[in-house]
Amino acid sequence: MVDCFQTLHTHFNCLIYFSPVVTQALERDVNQANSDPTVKAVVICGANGKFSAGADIRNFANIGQSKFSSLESVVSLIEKSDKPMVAAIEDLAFGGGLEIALGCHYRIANMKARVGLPEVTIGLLPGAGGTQRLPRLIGVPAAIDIITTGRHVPATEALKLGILDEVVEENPIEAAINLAQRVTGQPLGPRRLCLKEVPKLPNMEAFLDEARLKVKKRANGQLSPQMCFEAVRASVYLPFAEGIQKEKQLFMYLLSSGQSKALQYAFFAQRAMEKWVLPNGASWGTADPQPVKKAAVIGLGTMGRGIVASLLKAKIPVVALEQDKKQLEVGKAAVMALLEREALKMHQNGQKPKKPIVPHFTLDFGALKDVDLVIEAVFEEIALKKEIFHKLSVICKPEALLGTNTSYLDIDEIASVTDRPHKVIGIHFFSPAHIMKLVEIIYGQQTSPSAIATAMSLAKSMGKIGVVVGNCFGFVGNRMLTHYYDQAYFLIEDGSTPEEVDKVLQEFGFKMGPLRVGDLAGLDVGWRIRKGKGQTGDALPPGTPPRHRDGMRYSPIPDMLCEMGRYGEKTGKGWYLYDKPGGKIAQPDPWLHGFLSDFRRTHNITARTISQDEILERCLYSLANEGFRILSDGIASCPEAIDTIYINGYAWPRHTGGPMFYTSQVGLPKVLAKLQEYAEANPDIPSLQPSPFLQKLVALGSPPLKEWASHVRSQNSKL
Ligand SMILES: CCCCCCCCCCCCC[C@H](O)CC(=O)SCCNC(=O)CCNC(=O)[C@H](O)C(C)(C)COP(=O)(O)OP(=O)(O)OC[C@H]1O[C@@H](n2cnc3c(N)ncnc32)[C@H](O)[C@@H]1OP(=O)(O)O
Repeated sequence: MVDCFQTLHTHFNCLIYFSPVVTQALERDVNQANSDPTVKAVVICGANGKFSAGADIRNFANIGQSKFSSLESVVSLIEKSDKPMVAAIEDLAFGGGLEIALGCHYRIANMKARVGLPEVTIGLLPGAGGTQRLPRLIGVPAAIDIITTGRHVPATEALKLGILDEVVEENPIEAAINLAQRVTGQPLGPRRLCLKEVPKLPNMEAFLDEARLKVKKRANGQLSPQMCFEAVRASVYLPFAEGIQKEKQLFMYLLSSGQSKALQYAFFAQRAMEKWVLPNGASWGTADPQPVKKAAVIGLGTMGRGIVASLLKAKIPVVALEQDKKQLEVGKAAVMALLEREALKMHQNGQKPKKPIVPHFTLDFGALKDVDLVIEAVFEEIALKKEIFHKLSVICKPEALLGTNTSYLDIDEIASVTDRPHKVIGIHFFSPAHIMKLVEIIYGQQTSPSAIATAMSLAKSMGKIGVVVGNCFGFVGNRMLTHYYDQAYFLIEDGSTPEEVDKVLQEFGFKMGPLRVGDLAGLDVGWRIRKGKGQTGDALPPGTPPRHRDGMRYSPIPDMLCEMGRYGEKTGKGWYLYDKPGGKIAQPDPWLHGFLSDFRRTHNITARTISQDEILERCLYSLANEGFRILSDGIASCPEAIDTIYINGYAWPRHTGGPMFYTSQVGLPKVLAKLQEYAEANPDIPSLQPSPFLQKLVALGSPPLKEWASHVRSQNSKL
């Protein structure tokens, strides 16, 4: 008979991470329970309905002085206990939280719980024994998958894998107490993971060699997945205690790397976006979102389709409107195919696909009269957008929010044709809209705080990251991107090949370089924008010099490629040659190399050998330089906003923290000096001139990034 059970609550507040205080409290309580003869078994649970999100990431900066090193010893203390220790996992057990649970002899969770070791995503590895215990519990292949990806494992899958012993519908604490009663008196040796052998594979060596290659390829220059792999591999070849030492050593190596600092910065930067503040003081804290119970999407092109799918994912019924029957049929078929693909993906991931809400497809603007929100996603033509917004202000109910998915047009100009400019807002999705996490939320001069709060809350309900930004041509992301692309084009004019430029940026960590991305997105997209700006096409005044616009250097090469029908992947030719139109296999194109030689000859450009450093610096520093201008103009409220946009919307390698963080790590004086050097060598490229705000920061002694925003405020203060 069991006389007494003790339930240990880890002393968590709301979201529940191990600080040194929590770790010490747990150690003290476990010791007490061990020495109290009236305690027969122990249930460890979290407070406030959550188990634990792991170690407090904020403490990693001072790990030298902290007690993190003792977390593994607490896990070990729990594991060695002679009394059954049961983890009752409510909702989530991540990182150090799951490692504590792995030290327990039994683990029970509720149905909606998720478990995982996400340390890899913040540039670390599980440092409290997770890399040694998990493979012993579930085998090497599954452990490598979970630890090197950091993915969240749903309770049902965790049960199948053997991470959990039981999954219950409701309260796991009660179930844990029942289980503790059942198992008291049974031998605990077989339940101690430190004593278990790692399950053997017939071809372990070959499996590990192949897995290492796969992890390295997927890591794209990020260290933590590779170190996670090495730690798990150590569990195969080393006794447990030595494996733990190896884990610590690899953990400390990662902790001291710039990458883990960058990834932790990116983690907090992203979360800070929810707490938006406008220059006029309006903020998330005081603005109330309106409910969005029904929405409409106008235009079912590539973007519109993805937006419909995103709204449906948030369980918002959608009216999907097109301008003519043919477009509607094409759009409808594409949306339905997209929804089917998404359902299939969920099925393949072991998730139960929910019954999809089917959009209401229509040609009738009248169907928009009762929606709470419209997102217009038609062509980037200001006249067309204004016509639509004028119509919307007549048809939609007065409280409806009118959003535009424009990627660079003026929100105020669009708002000016409506009866409710305070309800007009930019909601800029990134392609493919149902996959990409970023949404730029653009406020115009009259956009109300409540409209911003509504758009932000909508972004969150679609599982996206909203970043509030000001209104200017291209907003934050595309305004900066123009400079990155300009440099790539100029470097190609001056002697680089597209392959060389792409290789340098890929080695930096982008999955694809700018030219390959251009081919993927379609070179005609930028062509249309440049035509709209009068930089090329019929509106270009006769006699305009081919390589200059308004006295500034301009590369006509991308326009020339489009004029020849080379739009990129979709036409089978662009900067690269593809296996077929729509094909994905890119080859260097001898024709293009010949074309570039002819171009240089025609324009008297002597091709030079351009170093990898110059390619990298000109592309990245010019992009960040525009970021400093954007900060100084108040278009982005802080560097964290720019970095969040770049990481989540432009596939900037997360492990470098984003363009502004990266610049801060390179050192502002170096970036300034390099920009000055390149600006002097290229007087007709004014965007290489260092921004006054960058110069100011350097003059101030290069303060840390988190202080930059305050220097903008002091600069712009009228007091
Ligand atoms: C000196 C020599 C010694 C040598 C020996 C060295 C050995 C070292 C031993 C080290 C031991 C390491 C132990 C362990 O392995 C390491 C870890 O556990 S690292 C942490 C791992 N956990 C995570 O990465 C989880 C991160 N969090 C999330 O993924 C999400 O927050 C969530 C848990 C899925 C919840 O998501 P949401 O509900 O969407 O909520 P938010 O994300 O918005 O978060 C709300 C709020 O909480 C803050 N927060 C979340 N998790 C943490 C955390 N782990 N630490 C600190 N803060 C966290 C988040 O920032 C939000 O804050 P707010 O914005 O509201 O201020």
